[in-house]
Order: sequence, then C-alpha cells, then structure tokens
Amino acid sequence: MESLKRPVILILGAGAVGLSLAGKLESVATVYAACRPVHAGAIRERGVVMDGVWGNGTVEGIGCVAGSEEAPPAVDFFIITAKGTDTRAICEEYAALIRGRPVASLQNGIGNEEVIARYTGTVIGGTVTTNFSVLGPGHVRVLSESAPMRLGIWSGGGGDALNRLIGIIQSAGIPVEANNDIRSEKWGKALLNIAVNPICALLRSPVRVAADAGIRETVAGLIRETFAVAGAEGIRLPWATADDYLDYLFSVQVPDFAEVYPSMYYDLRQGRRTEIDLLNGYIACLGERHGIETPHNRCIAGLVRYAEAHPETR
Ligand SMILES: NC(=O)C1=CN([C@@H]2O[C@H](COP(=O)(O)OP(=O)(O)OC[C@H]3O[C@@H](n4cnc5c(N)ncnc54)[C@H](OP(=O)(O)O)[C@@H]3O)[C@@H](O)[C@H]2O)C=CC1
Ligand SMILES: CC(C)(CO)C(=O)C(=O)O
Repeated sequence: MESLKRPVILILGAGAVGLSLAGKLESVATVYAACRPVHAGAIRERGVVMDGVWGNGTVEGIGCVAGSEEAPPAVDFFIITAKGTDTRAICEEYAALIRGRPVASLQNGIGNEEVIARYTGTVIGGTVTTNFSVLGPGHVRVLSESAPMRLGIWSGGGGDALNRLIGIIQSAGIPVEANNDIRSEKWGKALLNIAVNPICALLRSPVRVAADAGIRETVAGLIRETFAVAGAEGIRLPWATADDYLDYLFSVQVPDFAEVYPSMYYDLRQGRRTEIDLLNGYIACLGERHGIETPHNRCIAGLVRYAEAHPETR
C-alpha cells in the first residue's frame, strides 16, 4: 500500500545539521546523506554516532552518497543542509535529480531559497533553532533546542509535500510546525545569527558573551540596523520592534544557547568560508541599496572577512 511505503529522503551537504537529521529520520524514512568521504567512511563502517538531546547511540542504515551518480533513483524529499556558501554548487551537482521535486532548506541566512528556486518548482523554507556540532567523522552532537523546527512553502504549490514532510519529521520525534510566512520566519531566525554568530566566532566564545555588559550595545546596534533594513525591504519580522526582539534574545535565546558555540565559530576555527555574506554582510549590502547606514554590520562583516583571509587571527 502506498501509504506504508517509507519515504526516501536525500540530505544534501550533511555535516553537523544534516547528519543529526539523518540519524533522527532513519527510524521513519529511508535516508541518504550526501556528505564528505571522511564522514562516509565512518558511517559505512559503523553508522552515525549521536550524542545529546536528540538521543545517544549509533544509527545504522543511512546510505552515503558521494555524488549525483550514486543518488537513489526515486527521492521523495531533498533537504539542503550545506552551508549557504555551497548552495549553488550543490544544486548544480544534483540539478538533474532535484528538478521537479520538493526541496527544503534548513540553512541559516538570507538568499538560499532564491538560489534553490532556480533549480526546482517547490521550495520549502525552514528554520532550525537548535545547536549541532561535529565531534568527529560521522559523529555529531545536538544541544540546546530553543524553538521547534519551522517549515513553510517558499515558492511553488507544494502544500501536500509540505504537510507530508512535516508529518515525517514529527513522527521521528523532532518538534516541528508549519509556518505560513516563511520569509518572515527566515529573517526572524537570521536575527539570532546576526546577533551572535560573528561575535562568538571572532571572540572564540560561547553564546553567553553576547550578553556581556561591554558587548550588548554592539548586539543592539546589529539588530536595530537589521530591523531598519528589513522595514525598507518590506519584510514583516516576527517581532514588532528591535527592542521587542532584543528582550527575547537576552531573556530566552542567549540563556538557551549560553554554553554552546554557533556554526560560524567552527567555520573560522576550521579555515572554512563563513556565511557572513548571507547574514551581516547581506544587511550591510541591502542597507547601502536603501541608503540606510549599517556601521555595526559593515564593521563586523569586515572583521569576519579579515579573519577568514588571515589564519593567524583565528
Ligand atoms: N550548526 C548549527 O548549530 C546550526 C547550523 N545551521 C545552518 O545549517 C547549515 C549547515 O550547518 P552545519 O551543519 O553546521 O555545517 P557543516 O559545515 O557542519 O555541514 C555542511 C557539510 O556539507 C558538506 N558539503 C558541502 N558541499 C558538499 C557537497 N557538494 N557534497 C557533499 N558534502 C558537501 C560540507 O563539507 P566541507 O566542509 O568539506 O565543505 C560539510 O561537511 C548552515 O546554513 C548553518 O548556518 C542552522 C541551525 C543550527
Ligand atoms: C541557533 C544557532 C546559534 C545554534 O548554534 C545557530 O543557528 C548556529 O549555530 O548557526
């Protein structure tokens, strides 16, 4: 019977987020992960090892894919968890497979869905406000879940696909909800990343540093500029004012993530390109277009770009 068939999911760019998701979804779906050989080797040998709030243990049965020629023929859902710096490249690599199929993005930053929409009709935008990290080959840790995963239709008429994907994720035990203004939700999630990711990456500190008395004003500046730019772009953020969001940031999100390091921290430490140009750099660029001053975001983006280019600083 069709309804009893396990859905087939291919996760594109599986690292901290993607391997954690693969490990969790394996109980309810046939899961493949397009990942680097270092992870694939360990996963083929003994499965994905998971620690943390999504469970502890080893999950076997996840297929590893080294390129589009190794992908399974009938994929129901693609979920992109590559960094935003790799969205275009991974869409190109899997272009023939994703065409006409529902593709979801759980990436941070602004602009990924627009790229994906050039490759397929149904794009599902998503946010995940949970901390993931890679502890070693095929070994991930999940900490600090601050809000449910949220998914919504970005483009195309994929209402049935969205509901089905939400059902699958829910049945795997991941808190998830539908969101009918996913643009607003993506910008809302970006506020957290704009506020904490670059500061923690530059200062090599966990998220609690954002609430330090000497840092708070900088964080507030980043957020106020982002609200001004979002307003000029016609984006309705989930909070009415920058101060409303700053209250939520300092009373809920910073405490929830106080002891963990954001993804950009690991990017800088490991010499990878960061997502700064999908976050603070993006705000600075839009600010310029609208004639809005964004000195905090311009400054932070410049510092992160400098650190990316100068290994001795990181
Ligand atoms: N970590 C977190 O706590 C959270 C992260 N996010 C967001 O989720 C996204 C993913 O983050 P995260 O999981 O931390 O990042 P990772 O860097 O851990 O994972 C992405 C993985 O994709 C791999 N990759 C890139 N291109 C390909 C390809 N063509 N084929 C196979 N593998 C590929 C990367 O390899 P390589 O590095 O060698 O290029 C890397 O291993 C980002 O947008 C991030 O901002 C969202 C919420 C929380
Ligand atoms: C929510 C948070 C801060 C979790 O680590 C994140 O999105 C990231 O690390 O990029």
